Amino acid sequence: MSLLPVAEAQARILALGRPVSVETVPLVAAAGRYAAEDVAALRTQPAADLSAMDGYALRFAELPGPFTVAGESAAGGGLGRALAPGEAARIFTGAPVPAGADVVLVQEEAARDGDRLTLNGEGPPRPGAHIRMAGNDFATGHVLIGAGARLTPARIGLAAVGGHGSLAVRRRVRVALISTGDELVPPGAPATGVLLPSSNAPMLAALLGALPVDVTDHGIVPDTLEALTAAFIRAADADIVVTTGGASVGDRDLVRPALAAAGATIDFWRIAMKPGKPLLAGSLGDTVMLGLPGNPVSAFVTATLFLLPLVRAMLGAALPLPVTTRATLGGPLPPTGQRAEYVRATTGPDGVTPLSQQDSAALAGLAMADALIARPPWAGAAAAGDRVEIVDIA
Ligand SMILES: Nc1nc2c(c(=O)[nH]1)N[C@H]1C(S)=C(S)[C@@H](COP(=O)(O)OP(=O)(O)OC[C@H]3O[C@@H](n4cnc5c(N)ncnc54)[C@H](O)[C@@H]3O)O[C@H]1N2
Ligand code: MOO
Repeated sequence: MSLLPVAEAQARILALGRPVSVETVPLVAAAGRYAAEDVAALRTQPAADLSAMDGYALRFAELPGPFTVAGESAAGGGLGRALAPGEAARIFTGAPVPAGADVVLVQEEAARDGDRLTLNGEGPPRPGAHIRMAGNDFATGHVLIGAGARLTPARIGLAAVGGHGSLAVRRRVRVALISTGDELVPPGAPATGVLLPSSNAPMLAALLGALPVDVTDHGIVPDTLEALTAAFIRAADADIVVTTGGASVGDRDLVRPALAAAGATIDFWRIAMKPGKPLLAGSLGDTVMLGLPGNPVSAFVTATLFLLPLVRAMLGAALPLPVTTRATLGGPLPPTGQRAEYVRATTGPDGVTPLSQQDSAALAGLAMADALIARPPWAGAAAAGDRVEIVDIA
């Protein structure tokens, strides 16, 4: 059986989705989204040469003084005139440095007696000390944030100081979740005998909650072709419909036939990955249909590697794929076979250590992990000290 490689499956899933429409929203609402266009500075920062300290603005060459204190420059104001020779201006952090001054003497190193000011300490080391020059952060027209960059808290602050009160972003992506399986009961409901609380939908909703996504949980759908087909048609007003379970080869694994019955096109089914082999992707009109495996760890890992990148791409992210880093392996790993393996692991100061529990149904193991070790197909055995690639899942 030929299985699609992970990278190819990622590329095909990203190709199924289109970026959603652009809207302009206030800065705070833009946090966590992706810039839909380059954000250029509407002003220069600082707009003028500003003091970085509380003290006195004066001429470096005239130190150690004495100086006559000519007036005061406060943030948002200014001295109102240039300094004459022999003069100093009282100045505060963030206030404009008056013309004629080229340095700020911090007040801890100044002695003042009425209007008379003298040096009382080492003084500033060079002209320009304790002055933030106009434009040292950015100048009007500079691209502050590139299109497709995540609007992190620092970038929201940057956009504000750059003169923006709102930003163009893509709208929130709508994701519908469908859980399949007659053994499932809703979380918190009595689960007697062989019934099982459904954990996938709350877990995926929590995972998606880190992105600007509106999640609709369509609940648990019985394992019948009719019920599943109807659920797909009902959910297809979302941008992405995600199912868990019913993706494999059993007689009750009806996601594929129900997708076909709902009129969806299947793009691929089954990938060279462990856990997560039965992943299924397709589309119904403009809606991307993603069938994740039912095993909770498989659902989590495939959501991390395929669903989140798809959401990020539809949100306009320039780099939608998960970030991988390299780390030192803390314990041995067996060789891999035809599937890439994503090994649950914990990270620490000495590297990354695989957990002994690697069952794709075992959530207690997954919940201890803060990283997945990504191993390619047909990799040899690995030993402690080897360098490996990891995906952060903390
Ligand atoms: N003969 C074969 N059997 C299986 C194969 C195969 O290739 N040949 N693949 C295995 C692999 S790998 C996986 S992964 C699973 C995935 O199968 P399905 O996607 O069809 O999932 P289900 O059979 O419906 O469920 C699997 C497992 O997960 C539990 N589950 C399902 N939904 C939830 C939920 N919402 N919350 C918590 N747990 C859930 C379900 O009870 C099952 O225990 O197939 C293998 N079989
Ligand atoms: O792909 Mo399945 O997740 O290996 O158990």
